[in-house]
Amino acid sequence: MIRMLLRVLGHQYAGPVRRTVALMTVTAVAEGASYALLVPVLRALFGDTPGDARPWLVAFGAAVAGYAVLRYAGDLSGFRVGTTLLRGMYHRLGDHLACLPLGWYAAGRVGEVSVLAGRGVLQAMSVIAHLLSPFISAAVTPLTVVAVMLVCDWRLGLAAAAAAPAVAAIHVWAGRSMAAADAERAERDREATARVIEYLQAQPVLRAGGRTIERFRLLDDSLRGLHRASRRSLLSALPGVVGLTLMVQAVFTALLVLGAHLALGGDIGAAELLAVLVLAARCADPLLSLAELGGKLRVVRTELARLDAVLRTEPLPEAPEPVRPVGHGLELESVTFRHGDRTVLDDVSLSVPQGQRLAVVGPSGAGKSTLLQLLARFYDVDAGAVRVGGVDVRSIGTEALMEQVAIVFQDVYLFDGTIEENVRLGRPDAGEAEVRAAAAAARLDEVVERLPGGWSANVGEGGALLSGGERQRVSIARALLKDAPIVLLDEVTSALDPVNEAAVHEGIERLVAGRTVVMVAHRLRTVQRADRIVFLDGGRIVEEGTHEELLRRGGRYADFWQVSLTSVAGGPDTAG
Ligand SMILES: Nc1ncnc2c1ncn2[C@@H]1O[C@H](COP(=O)(O)OP(=O)(O)OP(=O)(O)O)[C@@H](O)[C@H]1O
Repeated sequence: MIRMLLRVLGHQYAGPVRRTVALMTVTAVAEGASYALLVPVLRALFGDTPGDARPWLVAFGAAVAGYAVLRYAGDLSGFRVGTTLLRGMYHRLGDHLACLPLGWYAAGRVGEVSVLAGRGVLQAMSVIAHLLSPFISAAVTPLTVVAVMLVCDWRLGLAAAAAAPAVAAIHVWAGRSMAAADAERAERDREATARVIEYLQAQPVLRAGGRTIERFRLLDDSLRGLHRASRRSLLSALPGVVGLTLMVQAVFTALLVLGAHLALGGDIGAAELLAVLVLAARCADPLLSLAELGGKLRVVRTELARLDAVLRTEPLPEAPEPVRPVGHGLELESVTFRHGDRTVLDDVSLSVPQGQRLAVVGPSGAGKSTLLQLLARFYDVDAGAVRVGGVDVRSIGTEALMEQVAIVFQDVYLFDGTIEENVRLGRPDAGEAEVRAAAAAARLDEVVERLPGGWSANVGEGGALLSGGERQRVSIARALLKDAPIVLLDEVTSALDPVNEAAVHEGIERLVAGRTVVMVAHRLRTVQRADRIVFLDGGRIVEEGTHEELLRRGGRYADFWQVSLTSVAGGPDTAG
């Protein structure tokens, strides 16, 4: 457990953690050892001169006070180390997440990572702050007490020591028998959390479907699953708890019987017997708490294992000696890419000379967005190569590659800040005039005028105060501000109102002018203005050429064009 904790935390924290564990262990030993003073106290009290107990009582009081100081120092250290580690852990997780390939952030990750970053990290850190001290105390104090018993009377001590392996065996057995139920509960818990997030995000869809009062069946099912798994987990804990209780009682009874037998035979005095029984009773509570603490530690272990799994996810390998591309042409050579066992792109080759525009069209699921993602190295290809300026993207440093590329996605995420702050993300060191100029070029100034508070107005979480087309304009402004030589553009599929349509189109024209462009195109006029068009289907290029060539060929692209024309009111003039 400690080893996994240190792996998750990073080894720079090994020193403070080990020191805290050592202090807690010394405290637990001191607690057990302080009980040793009960023996002379009881001996004196049962002897001829009970007054002799006074100095021992003073010593016992001093030992308890010493233990209290150590306990305070140990708990404080645990708490301090826990909170320091909490901060460090957030940084470590944050730094690591920032290095993971963008392709890692697929659906479902948001829920998983937010649960991990919130509850997971807190629980992992609670090991040091809250669980370690009682656990060490529960395990070490009884062992120290057994050592004291051995000194007091070796036969009784030996009997108590013989029980230690049995208690440990029950503890291990209980842990193993609960592991499956605990893992199942943790999995159901994770599923239910994801369903709650999904339920909240799906509110518009559910309301539109008229399901305002009715509950969401998928969420209900997963909550029922969680309830059942929690019950099973609780039930699976019972044999361990009962077993440990029975074992502790059996050991106490055996000590009582053996002690009574020895006392009746005159081998030990009443004071020794009483002392041993008091010591045995003091062991019972910590031993019984082991079952509960074990359960808590198992829950934490599950969270630690998940954190460990995320932290072990490898970022895409960085070239030891990164090469800077000189040109900005793009090339895919025999690229094959799979999601799991599904081939998304199959032996795709294409090239976009510097300064030219390539439009990628094709049916939904053809692999168009994936092609853009591979150009920006969200993932590494399974076979073939992606080249920027003639250099394999795997040989270009991530930062250098990202400097070359501006991306405009379909789904634009806006932070709950001003439009200016959101545009500035394109180039954080840009001056105010540059930000304003990029915003104006993307016709964002019209949007700003509408917002109460203008440039200093917040756009709401995720850009809730803006329409889809307006958010797209922010994304175009970011890309304009970045002023990268390569533009990857995933055009919005949804229909925009005429004002936004014109503004987005104008912004895109400014953005792509003079740059190397690959765009997933859905609008006729965007496609028409491309230098070259590839038609993707089922992850393969089925047609390739200029607009005129492809129309003349009368194949898939010509069909696509025809369907697009009939769906656009007013025909090609509207599109052009
Ligand atoms: N993260 C992922 N994990 C598994 N499969 C994925 C993932 N992303 C995409 N896919 C699959 O890869 C295939 C290609 O997806 P892609 O988004 O590239 O298609 P597309 O042509 O852009 O579609 P659309 O026009 O509908 O956006 C799809 O079948 C999709 O289900």
